[in-house]
Amino acid sequence: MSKLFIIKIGGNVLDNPPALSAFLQDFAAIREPKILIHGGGKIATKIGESLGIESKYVNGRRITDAATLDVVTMVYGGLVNKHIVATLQKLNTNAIGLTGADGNTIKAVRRPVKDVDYGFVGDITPEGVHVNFLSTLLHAGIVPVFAPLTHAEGAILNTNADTIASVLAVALCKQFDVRLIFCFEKKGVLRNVNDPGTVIRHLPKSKYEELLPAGVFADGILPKLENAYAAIQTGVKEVLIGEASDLLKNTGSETEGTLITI
Ligand SMILES: Nc1ncnc2c1ncn2[C@@H]1O[C@H](COP(=O)(O)OP(=O)(O)O)[C@@H](O)[C@H]1O
Ligand SMILES: CC(=O)N[C@@H](CCC(=O)OP(=O)(O)O)C(=O)O
Repeated sequence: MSKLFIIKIGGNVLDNPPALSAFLQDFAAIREPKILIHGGGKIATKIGESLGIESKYVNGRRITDAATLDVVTMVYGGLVNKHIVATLQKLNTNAIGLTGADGNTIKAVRRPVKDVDYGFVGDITPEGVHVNFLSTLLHAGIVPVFAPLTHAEGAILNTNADTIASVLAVALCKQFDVRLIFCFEKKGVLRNVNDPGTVIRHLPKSKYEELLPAGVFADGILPKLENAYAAIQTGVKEVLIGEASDLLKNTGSETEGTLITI
């Protein structure tokens, strides 16, 4: 099976132009087939504010009402995605920007209303991924760049970028030898979030469950870890969480950051 790198880049790096530019140079230098998934939550919040559209959160999650859906469609599917694609083209990487609606690459189900109405949010499973289309692109040497948007019943839906990365990795792991890498601004998963010297190099599920009640993990690292375990438990060969600037080390054999295992 040929190797495939599925790489997620997070909000704090996207919002930092020099860090993003360095990351994209490294991404372009990867020779194996690759897919990039980007977030952009912070940028959507800022641009929404400038348009007078406040971001609303429940349990740390964005409520995507109709006005917010317009903002995230413009910001993720337009501004952020096309900036990345154009930069990659300049770096001689033939990237194609996609939402899940393009080529029917990721079909979702709109999240049902239970206690909270999250609005236009899409829930996804590996069955909703158009694997053959993506593998045709990859075999043609084209690099898919996904915005965190999916679709259902004629509507664009907002979907967490870590979840898209995890679900794509699971969907493609029968055809490729997948390494899923979550890149963000920290050195890896840390024992003390304020101390970069405390990277947990190896985090099996049992150790995660042991550290969780002690409050070691909070905020955005929690859904990232849940998505990482979902991937490793469903057939993805390798899952890493690391710093964006360590990308090239993390595509090699001597990795930095946190290795996620069952
Ligand atoms: N133990 C931890 N290790 C690393 N990050 C942590 C930890 N606990 C909380 N965090 C927070 O989680 C954040 C990552 O989540 P998030 O901001 O959603 O990232 P991204 O946008 O890259 O997906 C980090 O910036 C950090 O502030
Ligand atoms: C439904 C949902 O949570 N959508 C996310 C998509 C963006 C994202 O995941 O961005 P980061 O990776 O930068 O956090 C949101 O709108 O915040």
